[in-house]
Amino acid sequence: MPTIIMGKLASKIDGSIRAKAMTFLQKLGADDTTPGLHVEPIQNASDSRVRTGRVDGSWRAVMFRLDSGGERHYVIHGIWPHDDANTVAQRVRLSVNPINGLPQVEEIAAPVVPVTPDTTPPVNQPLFARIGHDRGALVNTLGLPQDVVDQAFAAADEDTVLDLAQRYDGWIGTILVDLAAGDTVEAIVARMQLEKAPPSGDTDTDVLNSFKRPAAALQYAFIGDQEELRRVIEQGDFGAWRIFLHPEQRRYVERSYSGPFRLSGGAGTGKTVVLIHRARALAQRDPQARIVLTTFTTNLAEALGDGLAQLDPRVPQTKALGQPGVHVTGVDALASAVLRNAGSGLAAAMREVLGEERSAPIARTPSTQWREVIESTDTSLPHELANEMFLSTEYAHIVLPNKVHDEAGYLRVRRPGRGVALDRAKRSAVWALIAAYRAQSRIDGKLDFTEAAAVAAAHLAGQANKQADHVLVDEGQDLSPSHWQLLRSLVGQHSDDLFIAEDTHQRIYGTRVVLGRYGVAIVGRSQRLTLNYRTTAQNLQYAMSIIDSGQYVDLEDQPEATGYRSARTGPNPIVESVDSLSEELKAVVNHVRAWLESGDAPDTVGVLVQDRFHRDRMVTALTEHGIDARAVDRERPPSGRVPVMTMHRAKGTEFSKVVLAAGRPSPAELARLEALEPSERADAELRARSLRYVAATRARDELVVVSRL
Ligand SMILES: Nc1ncnc2c1ncn2[C@@H]1O[C@H](COP(=O)(O)OP(=O)(O)OP(=O)(O)O)[C@@H](O)[C@H]1O
Repeated sequence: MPTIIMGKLASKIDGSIRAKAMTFLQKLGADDTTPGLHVEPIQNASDSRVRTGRVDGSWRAVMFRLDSGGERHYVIHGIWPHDDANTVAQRVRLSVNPINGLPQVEEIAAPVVPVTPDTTPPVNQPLFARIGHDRGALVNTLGLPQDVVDQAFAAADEDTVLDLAQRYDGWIGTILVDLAAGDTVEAIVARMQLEKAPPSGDTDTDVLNSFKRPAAALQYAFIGDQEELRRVIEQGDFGAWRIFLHPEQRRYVERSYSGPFRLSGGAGTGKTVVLIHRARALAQRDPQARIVLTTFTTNLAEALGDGLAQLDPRVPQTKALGQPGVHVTGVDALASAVLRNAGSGLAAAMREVLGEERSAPIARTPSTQWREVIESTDTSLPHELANEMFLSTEYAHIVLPNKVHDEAGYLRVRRPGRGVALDRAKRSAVWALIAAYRAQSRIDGKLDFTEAAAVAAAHLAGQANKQADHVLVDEGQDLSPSHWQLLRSLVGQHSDDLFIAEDTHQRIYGTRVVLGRYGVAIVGRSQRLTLNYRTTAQNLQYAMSIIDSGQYVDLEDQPEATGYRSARTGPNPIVESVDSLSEELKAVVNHVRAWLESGDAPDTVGVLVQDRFHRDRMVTALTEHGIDARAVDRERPPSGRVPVMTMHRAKGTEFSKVVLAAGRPSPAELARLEALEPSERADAELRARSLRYVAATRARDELVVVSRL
């Protein structure tokens, strides 16, 4: 039975022919001599391995046949109308790149498409010369074809190199994008895991081996079974993430780490994709393994679960903690599950964390309780300390993780990472408010979210039998200290215990955390993804400008790096200023209408706004203009309608086109910010920037920003 190796180009099959292509490839994979397939060599072919096959009366597949060790493989190059297929088949040649050993398909007789000549007189040297790239190294170390290097060296700027990269799917295009971003040859060799080519490179066995190299997975996939074939064909380009992983992504999916591992990377660099693939890989490695895949909110967890089901419906997703399979859950829901499972056995953990018990630990304290306590207590503290933000952060970052029970404990506790110093009198006054908060919760019998996670952590820490073998975390930047303590005590300290994906630039909830303080020791096990798959270079540049001057520090207390690149280009974002709410609504309606009229599907267009109030107004405005729009809250975005959601809710989503109406902070919000202690105000402003960065990076192709003067 021949094995199918699917090329990325070939997976983008014309919709009209998809069903027939599926039948053709299924039959080919079962028996290539099946009558009707007409698998034939072609006259005057540049490569004797080329075969064409009959998909139907007018379409043919172009393939390469490889025979090695008694087994047959077909590399599917593409499917074209009959005459085009014959032309392609005559021209293409498959070889092993003599430098890096990767598969390379060249079109022999095709004229080289020149890079669009730049008619303006050159102001600067071409990009690669400016960066200082060495032509020789590009050819002799990276293995780029000479003609590609010549074109790249002629390109004036980054956009022209990206245009060139888009013409070369796979490793050549990816290397060009990295070079345009200024990466060194050595960095690219390491990231792409390039190795020296074998001495002889022309036998079928050598060619077959070239497809097994890590960087070949960018462009080619060995299709395991019919089910996988069906999913590749049905999903086309949208399903690329499931099949064609970057060698770097694949390494993070497959490698074993001796302890907690942190994968950082900007929006759209494929962190979630790595997590989902890794969850599957761990489940396949050991079907008895209990894997927890978790993230900040329930909505995000649902999206992770959907992604895992799309990747591989055979991976068991278990609803219960502690069962074999993948348990996908929001981190607060996880804490509640631990508390529920513990039943009456929670008393010791509550006493350990709070110094007292609660009668209804499953119920949650309302978020308004800090405000009520401040308003009803006569405090000597200044406004910048007697506010919800300061107190809730102090409670979550200092009091709970250190298990402080009383004023004496609070007077002694170290407060690393808190911007504001407190003298003894202030500490006493702060404790008085915390004590009042706790007294109210005791009456109600409830725990707040951070208390629940802290109690769950203490409960698990006291148990010898752990409830998970592997914990995978998405959106790590948003988790609180108690969340980390919970996750740490959920899984024992062993290899592949915790795998954390995060992006400091996307922290939109809570205050910065340093993992090492809560028992999660990364110590050198940390890597960063830099290639953005989602966003065009133009939108990425705009999004990066939002966070450029911010001071961001990561989970290991180090300055966060940037340097992201995109392999796709598109139009520049449109930034439009308006001076009233009605102008804002009108501008959004006009953009959305124009997109819909030009044929965009309503659910591929997203409208993002600052809060629920604006969301509902926006839906009304769109609906009044005949646009079928829907406010999205906790539910999944609807199909067939334009989704309107807050920027917070938009985390984890993506749309082809996005209009972002970021609005303006209300006078009440400005007054609230003004009253904060300076370091907390700075952090709140950083989060506000991050929120706009998150929102701007939801757009795959086009972005419109409507801002209020
Ligand atoms: N190897 C790949 N090939 C093709 N597409 C990919 C690949 N990896 C990721 N993508 C696509 O890039 C987009 C972003 O991926 P993903 O959501 O994993 O990024 P992320 O880093 O988690 O982003 P964010 O931080 O914004 O949530 C998705 O559309 C995903 O399908």
